[in-house]
Amino acid sequence: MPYLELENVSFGYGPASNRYEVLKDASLSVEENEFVAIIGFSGSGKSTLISLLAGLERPDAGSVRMAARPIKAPGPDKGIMFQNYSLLPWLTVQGNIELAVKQVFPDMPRGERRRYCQHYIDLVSLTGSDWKLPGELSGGMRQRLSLARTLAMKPEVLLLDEPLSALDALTRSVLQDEIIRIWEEDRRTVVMITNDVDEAVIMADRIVPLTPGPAASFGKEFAVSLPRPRDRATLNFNEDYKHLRNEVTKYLIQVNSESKELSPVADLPLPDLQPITPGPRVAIA
Ligand SMILES: Nc1ncnc2c1ncn2[C@@H]1O[C@H](COP(=O)(O)OP(=O)(O)OP(=O)(O)O)[C@@H](O)[C@H]1O
Repeated sequence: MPYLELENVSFGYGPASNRYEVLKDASLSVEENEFVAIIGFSGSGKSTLISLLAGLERPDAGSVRMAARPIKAPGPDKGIMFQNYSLLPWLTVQGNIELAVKQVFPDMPRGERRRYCQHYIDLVSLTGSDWKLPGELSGGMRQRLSLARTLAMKPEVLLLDEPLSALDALTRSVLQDEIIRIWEEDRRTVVMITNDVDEAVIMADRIVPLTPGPAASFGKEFAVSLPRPRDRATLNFNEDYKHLRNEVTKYLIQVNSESKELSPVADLPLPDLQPITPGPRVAIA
C-alpha cells in the first residue's frame, strides 16, 4: 500500500473569477522508505505540491493521504526543509535545533536533550559551531543546520523543497552525499524537489517529472536502479547512469516544447487609441 498518496489532485490560487490552476488531476504514490525526486521547471507547482503534502494547503479536488489517512494539517510527522532555511536568527545552532526538539519531545530531560541535539549537530558536520548564530554561518552551514533541525524532529516523512538550490556545486555535492548517508542510516520516506537531473539520478529511487504549468500533472516516471552507495566519480563512467540522465533530460525538453506548442497565443485586448494627426503649424513668439 502506498504511504504517501495524491489522488486526482487539483489546486489553484486566487478567486474563482481569476483562478490560476497550478495542479490538475495530479496523482502520485510514494512507498514507505522510498526516496522520490520530483523534477520540474520553474513555476510548475513544485513548492505547491510540497505545501499540499505537508498539509499547509488543502486540495480543491481529489485527496492527499499519508498512511491511508487524509493529510489535513502540518505536524511533526512531516518534516519540511524549505530552500530559504527558515531559521530563527536570534537562536544559536544548538538553540534552533533544541527549540524544534522541545516541541516534538516536550518530556525529554534537559541533559538528554542536549546530547540528542549534539548528535544531530555532529551528523551534519557542524561540530564546533554550536554557539554560532545563523548570521555567522555560511549558506552551506545554514542548509546543514536546517537539515539537522528537520531530522532531529524524527519525522515519518521528509519533504525537501529544493534543499540545496542555493549552494555552489561543490558544497551541493557534499550535502547530497550527507543526505543520502543519513537516509541510508535512518530510512524515512523522502520526497525531494529539485530542478537538477544529476541530483535526482544520484539521490533518488524514482524520478517523477512535473509537467510545465499551468494545470501541471505528473509525467512519465523513471526508476533509478543504480546500486547504492552511488559514487559520483565512478558514475560518470557508468553507461546506465549516462543513459538514464539523457532519457530524463530528453523527456523534460520534449514536454517543455509540447507545452509551448499547446499554450494558446494570448488574445491581447488593444487600447482604443486614435492616431494623432498633425494640425496647423503654430508659431510661438
Ligand atoms: N500564494 C500564491 N498566490 C498566488 N499564486 C501563487 C502563490 N504561490 C504560488 N503561486 C503561483 O503558482 C505557480 C506555481 O508556484 P510554485 O511556487 O508552486 O512553483 P515552483 O515550481 O515551486 O516554482 P520555482 O521552481 O520557481 O520555485 C506559480 O505560477 C506561482 O506564481
